[in-house]
Amino acid sequence: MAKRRAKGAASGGSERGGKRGKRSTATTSSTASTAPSAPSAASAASAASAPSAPLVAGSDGTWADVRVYVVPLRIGAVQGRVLRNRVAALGGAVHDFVSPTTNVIVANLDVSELIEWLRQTTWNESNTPQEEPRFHKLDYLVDSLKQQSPISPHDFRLHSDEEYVAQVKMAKYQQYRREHQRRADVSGTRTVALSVAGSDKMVSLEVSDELAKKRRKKARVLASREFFACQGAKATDPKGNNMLVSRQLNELADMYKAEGDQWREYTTRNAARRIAKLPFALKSGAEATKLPKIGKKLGAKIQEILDTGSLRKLENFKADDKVVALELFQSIWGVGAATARKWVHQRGWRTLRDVRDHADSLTTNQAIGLKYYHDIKSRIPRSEVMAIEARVREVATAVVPGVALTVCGSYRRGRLTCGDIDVLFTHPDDKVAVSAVSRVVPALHDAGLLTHDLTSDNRGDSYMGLCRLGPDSLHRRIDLKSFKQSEYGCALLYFSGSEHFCRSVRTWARRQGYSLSERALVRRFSRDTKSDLPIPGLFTEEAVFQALGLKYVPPEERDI
Ligand SMILES: Nc1ccn([C@H]2C[C@H](O)[C@@H](COP(=O)(O)OP(=O)(O)OP(=O)(O)O)O2)c(=O)n1
Ligand SMILES: [Mn+2]
Repeated sequence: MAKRRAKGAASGGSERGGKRGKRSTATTSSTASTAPSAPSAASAASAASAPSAPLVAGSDGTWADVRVYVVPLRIGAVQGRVLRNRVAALGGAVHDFVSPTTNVIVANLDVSELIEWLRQTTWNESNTPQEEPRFHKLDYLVDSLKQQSPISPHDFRLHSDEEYVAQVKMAKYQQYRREHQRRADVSGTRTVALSVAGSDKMVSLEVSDELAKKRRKKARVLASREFFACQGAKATDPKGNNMLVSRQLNELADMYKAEGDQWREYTTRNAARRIAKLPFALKSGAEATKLPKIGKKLGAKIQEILDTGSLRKLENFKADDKVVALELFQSIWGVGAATARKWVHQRGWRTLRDVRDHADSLTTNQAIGLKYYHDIKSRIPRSEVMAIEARVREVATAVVPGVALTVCGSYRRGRLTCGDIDVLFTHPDDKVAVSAVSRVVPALHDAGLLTHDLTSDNRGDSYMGLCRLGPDSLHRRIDLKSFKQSEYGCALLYFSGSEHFCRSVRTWARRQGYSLSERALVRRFSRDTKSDLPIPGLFTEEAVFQALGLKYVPPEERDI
């Protein structure tokens, strides 16, 4: 781990060397304080003369080259203000939004959320920053301010560089698209094919008649990056090389996931997906770099797979008992990447036995996750979910008359087995609706259905726990959530998944000028609306689809 990070830092530094000059002339964005002049050259020089110092904004120990944006999510307004003021007071620049010159983005999110958020709010194909920004955990700023100078950010990085650079190679892609795209003339097209990063599946959404008419009028070209990617969905791969490359990259992504390296996981999976879909057999790694978001380093890996049929990096990972243990530990409920890393790297644990031997150091939830490890990992037969649903319905309607509940997730999509049970509650009276879960939970305990709580606060509108049909049944994971009726349509859509389907719908929504969340569909600020406008009355999924100009897709058809 340590070694890998150090290496990444070094190569990142040299790669970016050439771009520094350009960046230093472009510090024109809104700042709360004026940064001293020529900071970039100074820091680059100091980093060059002291190789041990990472070539990173502010790493020369001053704030002069720090242009920071604090992502305002999951961080209190007061804390955010204090942090920004302190940075400004120390001579750093504070940006009000992510500008192309922002070089430190601090967030209290995980990297996939952060990227998703930036995509939704800030980035598009034309304004994606030319230079890779640094994503840092909030603690980076907090600790730096404590010490008064920017500290080495490596332990706080939220992602690594490699693929980000590839992301801005859109120009290349445009050319590629011109060469290969089948004409997607929209005048006749009613289906939008959407595919999102991280998966090799495609979602087709049918535009409603009404919208289709409008679109024809506008004769807008639908073809998009995603659309194109999907057009090649029928991969013709006579040599089978594309699938080989794709499979290996997917496995590599699994390893990155185990390590908690979400950025590499995301970009590697993206490459795997794109390659699986290519309508022609890939001949070289260089050719692959013409695809969006595939950079040189991934290109080299692809070349290696094409040359040798395997990937040393992946083999090394697989042979590494640390990585295997990281993967294993994260499959325990309640154990995340950070805990798994601590157990593996600091405590030297490798097996479930090791964890069991130190059970006293586990959190309550982890202890439950470990004790019922095999129960929780077993898939639940559909018939058992049905039986549990019936019990929950019986108890819930008794304690909260008039309550409506829907079991969502894979069950609603018609799967034969499910990983867990996701139940959503609502009620025509908002007050009753939001309190439904907290009233139902004790009753379900009394009924003997709930056995363990995994949420400490039972008064909330959301509950996680274990349940069991009877003494001979396995313990099952169950989630209960309350929503107001006005949120129910969006909530049903969100929690019925599949995750991939929902991401595609959200992508569609965004393009139509909406933002869709688990609670609301909001018409985003525009010259017409003047402010964000939540769409009212979306009690059902049908209403949400309709508002989005889409034909309804039944849950069974969302299992993609
Ligand atoms: N990061 C996430 C997690 C969940 N969901 C949504 C889509 C899922 O379908 C639904 C339920 O999440 P589960 O993890 O329970 O997934 P499923 O029910 O689809 O599958 P499983 O059978 O594994 O429970 O919530 C999502 O959009 N994004
Ligand atoms: Mn589920």
